[in-house]
Parts: sequence; structure tokens; C-alpha cells
Amino acid sequence: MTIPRTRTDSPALPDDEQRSSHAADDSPAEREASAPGNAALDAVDRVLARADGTRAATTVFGSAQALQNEATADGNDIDGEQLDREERRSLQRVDGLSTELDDVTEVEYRQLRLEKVVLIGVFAAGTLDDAENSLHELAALAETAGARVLDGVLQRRPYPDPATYLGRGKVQELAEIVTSRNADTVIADTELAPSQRRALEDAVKVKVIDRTAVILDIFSQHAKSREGKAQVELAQLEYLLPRLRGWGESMSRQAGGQVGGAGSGMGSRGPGETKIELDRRRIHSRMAKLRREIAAMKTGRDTKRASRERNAVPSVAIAGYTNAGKSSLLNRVTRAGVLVENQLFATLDATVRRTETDDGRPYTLADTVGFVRNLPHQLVEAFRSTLEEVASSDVIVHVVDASHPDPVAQLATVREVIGDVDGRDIPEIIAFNKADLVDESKKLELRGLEPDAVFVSARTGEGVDDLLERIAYSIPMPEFELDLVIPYSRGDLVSYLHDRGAVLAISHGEEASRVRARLHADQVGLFEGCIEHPESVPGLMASEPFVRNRPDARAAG
Ligand SMILES: Nc1nc2c(ncn2[C@@H]2O[C@H](COP(=O)(O)OP(=O)(O)OP(=O)(O)O)[C@@H](O)[C@H]2O)c(=O)[nH]1
Ligand SMILES: [Mg+2]
Repeated sequence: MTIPRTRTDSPALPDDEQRSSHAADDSPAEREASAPGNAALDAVDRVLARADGTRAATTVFGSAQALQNEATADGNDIDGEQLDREERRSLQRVDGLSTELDDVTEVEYRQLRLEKVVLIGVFAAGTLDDAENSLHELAALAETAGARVLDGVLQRRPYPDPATYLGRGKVQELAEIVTSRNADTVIADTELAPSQRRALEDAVKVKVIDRTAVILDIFSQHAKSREGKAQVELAQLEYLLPRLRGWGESMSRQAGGQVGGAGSGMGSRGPGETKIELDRRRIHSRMAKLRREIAAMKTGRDTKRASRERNAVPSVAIAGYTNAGKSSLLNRVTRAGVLVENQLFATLDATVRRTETDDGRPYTLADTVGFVRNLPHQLVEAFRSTLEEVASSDVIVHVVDASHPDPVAQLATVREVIGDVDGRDIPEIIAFNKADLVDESKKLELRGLEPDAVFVSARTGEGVDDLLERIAYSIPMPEFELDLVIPYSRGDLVSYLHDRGAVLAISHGEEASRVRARLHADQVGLFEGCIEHPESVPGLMASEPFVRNRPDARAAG
């Protein structure tokens, strides 16, 4: 990326490229009316309205509306220390994959120099709002990747053109828009087929990429941990593989070979194809290596998780759409100092923090990678192990940005991904965040949507206690409260109890500590012999480990 981050470079922009969305409450109509770029806007309207008698809808943006506007995103005094923000900034512009693949020169996305972009999308009848939101989000994604969004264009069509995505006529108009706005990149709000991308590129004469490439690019910029980097690189290679440039094919075709026929044999292979074959092989072996590395790292993660499970410390995962405020909430609750940014996919690595309920029960709270609609399947795959953090949790706090224009779609997207990793049955607490930004009527609407949700603001702290109470209520409560007499020779048992926050009261006698403790059924076996009057605790003698550990039971079994 060669241009400065667009979020901070406004002063350098000519008037017509200032982002009008930063005014807090501009409706689309007002935005259009007041946009200084009216000339361009009219041109777009004119061009697109002219050619399509059947009412092609056209929308033009100044900017990334999926991001919060600057006015409300400011004033972060509670976001922890932001330790890695500077570090990340300084790494931001390092792109490309690994040097080992240096001679795969045809790799498109590696040379992504998103600069001045025009967004395109296709929508079917009745889905204009959705398509607009999606395009706004694409604008936010492009901005996050470092691009400056000049224009956005939607075409109404029952389905995208299989050859050129937009209809053929529209592609010509797109070429005119690109020229007149002096754009150098077109981004399609979908995952383009390799052939569509090529056809579009031929027509508009600038680089064409798709939503998936942008998301992959952001992920590769933001990945920090070794595992995250490996996962992203794997996803990029998977995306890339079918998109190695098509010149090999055409060269072979020119050489008269029967390309395309399966097993067309040695004679049909042109030099280009050989090169691509070579690249393919190198990519395949790189992918295999990455997979092995990731599998090895996953073992470490599993072990860590297993030890958490064994310790019976319940885990709570904070999941939700990107930019919903997950990291902010984690920081608010634990002062974790996790990076918070008004950009998409600020967090790619799961941060796990230990905290406890008001009555002293410990649990872990994990921040997770954000979701987005049409999250490239390569990324869902690549991040499966990270997402499994969500799937293996005891409770999911599903954070939704209350101020987002389409919370329903956000909810659905996130639930779909949670379902994908088999987390559907985990208790879910919906937290509508950014409550400070919405009025009562919006709250009412959201409450209608999710009656059990809590409203919180990581910014002001509003509702956070409420949320914590809900978490405390949702995580599994130990079944037993027991009086234990633990001899001093068993200091390990006392520290076990302290560690798990199970101690309710403790006093020290001459030869033993007396502890009132809270224990799960599968923990009581450890304390056999230390429990005072076990027969008087309802259900205890019948509890599984207790029965299993009893000498008479063993003898009988
Ligand atoms: N006004 C307001 N802004 C908030 C609130 N919570 C978070 N934000 C802002 O929303 C933006 C995104 O917050 P993050 O905590 O980074 O969001 P995230 O869900 O972790 O995002 P990703 O890691 O990118 O998926 C930041 O600019 C925050 O300052 C809130 O309660 N009120
Ligand atoms: Mg985050």
C-alpha cells in the first residue's frame, strides 16, 4: 500500500473526496444533496440511468459508513493501553506473502495497491437496502485496507452476469466512470469468478479485485501471531490457486494445443502453462507446510483449552460482527489493553483474560476475531481453530452494534458462523453495544428483535454491570457447597480451591484449615475424606465421582 491511511488523510483530499459520512446524521438523501461531489454524482446518475430503461439503481458514496463516524468514535479513554497500536501501524505497509514465493509473479493480490477505488455491486429486486449496506461495508473494508473510495455503483439485475458480473452494457459505463474519476481499481462486492475478473479487467482497463481479496488483504495486514499469519497466508494461497493468471492457457491455445480437454497430454502444454504448473506446485507445497504448522500450533491451543476445561474454569467467548465493540467490552470489563480501532478486523488473535464473578467464581473471557457478511470461506476454514475458541466456550456473549443500520443481518451472519463451528447449542447472551449512540425508539425496536438482550456501552459503562450479572448467572454454578477440613499436609488442596475461586470462607485451626467451598460434582472426589458430614449434603453421596471413589463401590464394581 502506498497511500496514507484514509481515516487520517482527509485534509489532503480535494473537496469532492471528503467523506461526507462524518457528519453525524446525514441521511442518504441529504448526503447526496450536500455532497460537494455532485458533478461526479450527476455524471454517474446520468450515465447509468441513460442506458438502462429498466431502471438500474445507482448509488454513490463518499465513504465508509460501516465504520463509526469520527465524532462518535473519539474519546476513548477506557480502551486500555493500546500497547500494540503503534507497532501495528509501523508494520501496516508491509504486504506480500513470503519471500519464498517471490517468483510467483502473476499473483494479483500481492501487488494490491488499493488506491483510488470504485465499488460495484449487483442487487435483485427488493434488496436495494441490503445491497447499499453491503456496499457501505465494502467501502469500510476498502478504507481499512488503505484505499480511498471514490464511487460506488449498484446495478439492478436478477443475477450477476456470468461473464462480466455487471451487465455488458454497464461494464462500458463503468469504464467511463473509472476514467472520469481517475480511479485505478475496481472492487466488486462479491467473490468474482476468475474469468469474470479477467473479463472486467479487460473492459475497464484497471485492476479489478473482489470483496474476498480485500478481506484477505486486511487480514494479512493485521495478523500478528505466528498462527494468525500462517492461517491468513494459507487462506490467501487457497484463494490464489485458481486465479493464477490465465496467460498460460491462452499461450498454450496459441500453440495449437487442445487446452481444456482433460489429460490433453504433453504436446498441449505451452511454456506459460509450464510456468503456472511450477507455481502451482510451489504453492501446493507451501500450503502443505502451512497446514502442518497450523496443526502443530492447534495442538498447543487444544492443550491450553483442555487444561482450562480440566480446571473447570468456565469460559466465556465474546463474539460478534467486526467493529461491534468486542475488544472495547473486554477492556471495559478486564482492563485488558486489547487494541481497539475504528476499523474492521482490528482483532485477529483471540485474547483470553481471566476474571471473576462478584461472588468470586473465576471464568475466562475471550475476545475473538470479528465476523463479516460473506466472510471468505477460505478464512472461515483458516480461522476454524480460532473460532473453535467460541465453539468450546460455556457461554457466548454475542455483541451487536446497536447503532448499525442493519443489526438483523449482523445477528444472522454471526449465528451462521457460530453454527458452522458447531456452537449453536451454547447459551448466548445478546449484548447490544454502543447504547450511548442510539435513542429510545431504536432500543425499542432492538428489544422487539431480541427481548432478552442487554444494552451496554463499552464507552460509558452503561449496562456493563447488568451484562456481568447475566454472565455470572449463565456460567455453570458448582453443585455443592461443602465444609472441608484440610490437614496442613495437603496445602495443595487449599491452593487448588483458591485457584478456582471456590473458597467461600477459610479459617485455620491447629492441624488443619477449615474451608467452606463450592465444588462441581466432578471435583468432590478429590476431597474425599476432607468433607465434613458428607451424608448431610443433599445429593453428594450419590454424585458420580463420590460413588466411583468409594471403596465399597469399587469392591462391588
Ligand atoms: N460510542 C461507542 N463507541 C464504541 C463503543 N464500543 C466500542 N466503540 C467503538 O467502536 C469501534 C470498534 O471497537 P472495537 O472494540 O475495536 O470493536 P471489535 O468488535 O473488537 O472490532 P474487530 O476487532 O475489528 O472485530 C472503536 O472505535 C470503539 O471506540 C460504545 O459502547 N460506544
Ligand atoms: Mg477487536
